[in-house]
Amino acid sequence: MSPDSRPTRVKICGSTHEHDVSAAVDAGADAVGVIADVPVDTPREVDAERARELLAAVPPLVTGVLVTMSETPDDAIDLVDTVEPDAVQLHGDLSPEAAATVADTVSASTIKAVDADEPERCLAYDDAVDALLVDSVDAEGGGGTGDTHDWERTREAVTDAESPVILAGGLTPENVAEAVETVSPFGVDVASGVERERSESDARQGVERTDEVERSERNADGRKDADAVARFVANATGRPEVLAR
Ligand SMILES: O=C(O)c1ccccc1N[C@@H]1O[C@H](COP(=O)(O)O)[C@@H](O)[C@H]1O
Repeated sequence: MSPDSRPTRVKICGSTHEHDVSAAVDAGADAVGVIADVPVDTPREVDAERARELLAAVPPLVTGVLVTMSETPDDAIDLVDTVEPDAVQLHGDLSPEAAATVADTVSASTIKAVDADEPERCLAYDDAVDALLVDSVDAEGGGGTGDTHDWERTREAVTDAESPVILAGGLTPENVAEAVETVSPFGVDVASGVERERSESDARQGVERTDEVERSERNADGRKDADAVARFVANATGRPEVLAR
């Protein structure tokens, strides 16, 4: 629950299997995300046809979100036509004009992700899209980093935004209540923070610590941990935890 008593919406992102969709829906999530057409190496990416299948498994009253880093408005529009999501979340470099072109063309709602290093950029997209998302992104503009950012700065930067603001980046069942208390966002979004952990023995030894190495070590396979999903939703919303079936 946000400090002003508005219920905080929760998106569980990066489903790669129907079990991940069920874990989110059963826990009471408001939205389920699938990731397609991203140039970063992530265990959560699926192809367009699989994204369509997974979102078809999202029941009515829960929002199915396509997350993409399409490089042009036409690419994003074509992908939305194929996947048929309820909402599309645009990461990457699309300008406010390009994002507006997508928003004006597709029937899906449009969310623009903005780098948490420059949360003030949100305001440039405020009139162009339906919602804004502040995320800790890597050098290529990809999310799923598992890194938190300066929540106080984000809160100040989005104060004047008219659009709903979604907070993402390194959220976990353990820190999401504090994040909601600090930023009072419309919603929160998580990917790696509710996934099964990779065992220590699987971690690559003696390899240079690049973004890509750390990204692949953080998650075994991008699959969701149903208990962690349930705790995340409960701690974000203040509702009692729905026990995993
Ligand atoms: O999750 C990914 O791998 C990803 C790749 C490219 C673009 C966006 C991606 N994910 C988005 O980032 C947020 C935050 O991720 P995390 O919780 O820090 O792991 C995630 O919810 C997606 O919306």
